[in-house]
Amino acid sequence: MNKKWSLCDAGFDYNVVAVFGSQSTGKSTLLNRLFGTKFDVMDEHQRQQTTRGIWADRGVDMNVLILDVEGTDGRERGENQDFERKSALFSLAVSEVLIVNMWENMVGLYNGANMGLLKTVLEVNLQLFGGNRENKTLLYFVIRDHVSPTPLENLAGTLHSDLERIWASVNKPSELQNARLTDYFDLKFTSLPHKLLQPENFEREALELRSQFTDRRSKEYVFKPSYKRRVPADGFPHYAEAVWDKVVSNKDLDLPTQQELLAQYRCDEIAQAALVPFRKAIDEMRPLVQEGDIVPDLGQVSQQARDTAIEMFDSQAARYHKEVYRKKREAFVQLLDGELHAVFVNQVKNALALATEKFANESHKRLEEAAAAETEYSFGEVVGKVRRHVTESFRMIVNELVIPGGSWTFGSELKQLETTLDATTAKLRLAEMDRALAKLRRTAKDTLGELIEDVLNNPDAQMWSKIIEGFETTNRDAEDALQVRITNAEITSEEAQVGFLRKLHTGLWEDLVDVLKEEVADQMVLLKLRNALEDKFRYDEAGLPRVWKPSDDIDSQFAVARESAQSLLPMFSKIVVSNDCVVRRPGYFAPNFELDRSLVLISGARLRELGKRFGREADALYLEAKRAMVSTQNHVPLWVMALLVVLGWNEAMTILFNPIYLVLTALLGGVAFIVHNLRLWGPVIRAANGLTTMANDKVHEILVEAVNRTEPPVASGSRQRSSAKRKVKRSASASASEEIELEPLGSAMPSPDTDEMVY
Ligand SMILES: Nc1nc2c(ncn2[C@@H]2O[C@H](COP(=O)(O)OP(=O)(O)OP(=O)(O)O)[C@@H](O)[C@H]2O)c(=O)[nH]1
Repeated sequence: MNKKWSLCDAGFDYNVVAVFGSQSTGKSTLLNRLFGTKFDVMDEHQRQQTTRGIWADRGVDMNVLILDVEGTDGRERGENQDFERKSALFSLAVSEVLIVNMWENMVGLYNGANMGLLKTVLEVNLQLFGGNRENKTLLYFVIRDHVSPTPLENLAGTLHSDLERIWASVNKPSELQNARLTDYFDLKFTSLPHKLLQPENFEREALELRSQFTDRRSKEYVFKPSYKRRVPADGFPHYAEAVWDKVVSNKDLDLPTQQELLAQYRCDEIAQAALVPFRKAIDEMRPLVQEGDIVPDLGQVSQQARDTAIEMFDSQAARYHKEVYRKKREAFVQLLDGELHAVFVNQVKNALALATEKFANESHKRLEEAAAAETEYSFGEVVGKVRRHVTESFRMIVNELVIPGGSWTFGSELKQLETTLDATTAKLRLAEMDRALAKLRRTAKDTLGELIEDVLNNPDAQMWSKIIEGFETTNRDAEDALQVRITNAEITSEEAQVGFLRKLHTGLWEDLVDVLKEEVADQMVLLKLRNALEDKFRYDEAGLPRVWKPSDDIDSQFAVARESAQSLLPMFSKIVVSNDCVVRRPGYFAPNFELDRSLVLISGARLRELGKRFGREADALYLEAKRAMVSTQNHVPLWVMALLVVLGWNEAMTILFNPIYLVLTALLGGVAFIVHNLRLWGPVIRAANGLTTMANDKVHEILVEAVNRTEPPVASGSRQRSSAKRKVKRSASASASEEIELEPLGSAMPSPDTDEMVY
């Protein structure tokens, strides 16, 4: 249909004609004349059957399919009848016009082969179209070799009455008892002259007959719409194959069912073909969308691909069984929409993610900018503006995907966006409040820090009430500022408002405790105690530094000052909060906050340790004071000075009046002065020690040398050994000169026993 005859795209614009008749009655010759085909024609000298089975060809320059059916008496009796029935069934199922070819001399031979054939045709017609009288078939009788003077009308009349007789004899189902032959068939008759005897007439009339199959304007045109089998050209091969399968397998050939089946098959095929360009278009965009991109014009491109695919489907499938086509179209559109929807959902998901991210980032940025600008701003306005913008962008992306005729909307996605934006707004609001809280706390902490430092450096009994008072004032200021923030951030829920206030209270209190803990860190608290001790011990009531006199009662003064300073330590160790203080109110702090626990600044063990350390520092101060007092007492008495002058007068004069002594004394004094001023006494003493050691060693060596020289020469070996021994001992004892022992001279006599022992 496609390759050889190029009829696939013909739709319903083609016709099918079949030729029936006895063997060698010139059927092929006739078809070749009528349609320009080239069916094999029997060689006149051999007279053998040429057509076996059913052959098909397309008429030249016309959309007509011709079936050349094997002659009806071409086979053995039993086989012949079976094939005749099968070929009749097939031909009637597919053809609009059935040419019955017969010799003139066969007309009226009621019991001849033709009559058997006609009976078969009428019977199978009932089987095929019994209940359906809409699809008629044209039975076109072509009487060949019309050489007798009997007019065609008579011949036609004879054939007609033969047919009626056959029709009457055909077994009909009870509901079709009254059915007439003409309910199913139109009858047409023509004759042709003898081909051999009247060749010119034959050719002319054959040409005239051809025009009945080709000239649509002719009133004799044989292909009437009522004969159409409603099988589109592209479905013909499948239809013909399915019909033949049924015929061959002797199964009931139900044409409506066949046409439905064909419609289903073809609709599926057409849908598959239409899906190819559609999927190609969508597959280009799918990966992008799956990677998280937002593909511009996705809806437009998809709609175009969808419309093209539906158009392709409609253009071919609409010719098939209406109901099947309708259902298949529905399924096809659903399939397209399903594939599109999957891509669209991805795109919407991406748009949703983008909108959420953009909303969060942009809002955060703008809020930070507004906060940094230090001007009043409304959280709702800043965030609302961004929200309107992202929602609009999201709607644009989503609306672009709403295809006319598409079975989806994105209402739920829009709702989802609203929900997500609500959640993000809540987070932004929290962050905004956290930022506000942090800022309020920073300001409050600075104020509290100054106050606490001031109060703790001058501790007194009202110390804690001053601090708590300061805290309450700072807290009130912060609460007012927070209230403004809460209004700006559009926090209407009372519960949330209370929550933020509690968070502020807790944070401020924690900051206060932090500052206090810094102030009572070990070194800081010791410093404070020491200052307090010094204030009392080293300065008098007028604030002047004390100079201790022997008459002063330094011990009791010290005891009082120390006790006073030590009494501060327990004060520093715990915050004292009165019962009517605001922090004692229930619900003031965040739940689970333990106020009493936070009041302790210095634990018991640390307190004891600090007490000890302070005690040591205080003792040092006490000793220093004592020393200062002793040093003031240690003056050299005047009479001692006078005695020194008297006794040393001569020596002083000797030095003064001797230039050498004087210069030496001046030199030594100068050197001592320089060394003292440069603080070089340490190195000088070390150098002097070194020199002494070296001098010692030298003297020692000289003495050993002297002893060796005074020993008699006889004992030279022994002396040498003894000397060696001494050297060994000397070297073993390294530089410790005091360990060197000199052996008595008498024991230096040679002694073989001791030699070895010595070494
Ligand atoms: N007398 C006569 N002979 C014809 C006519 N047309 C064809 N023939 C001859 O009849 C013989 C059979 O012609 P075909 O066209 O092969 O006949 P057919 O019915 O197709 O034969 P099968 O296919 O074998 O059944 C050939 O030798 C033709 O030349 C005709 O109109 N009159």
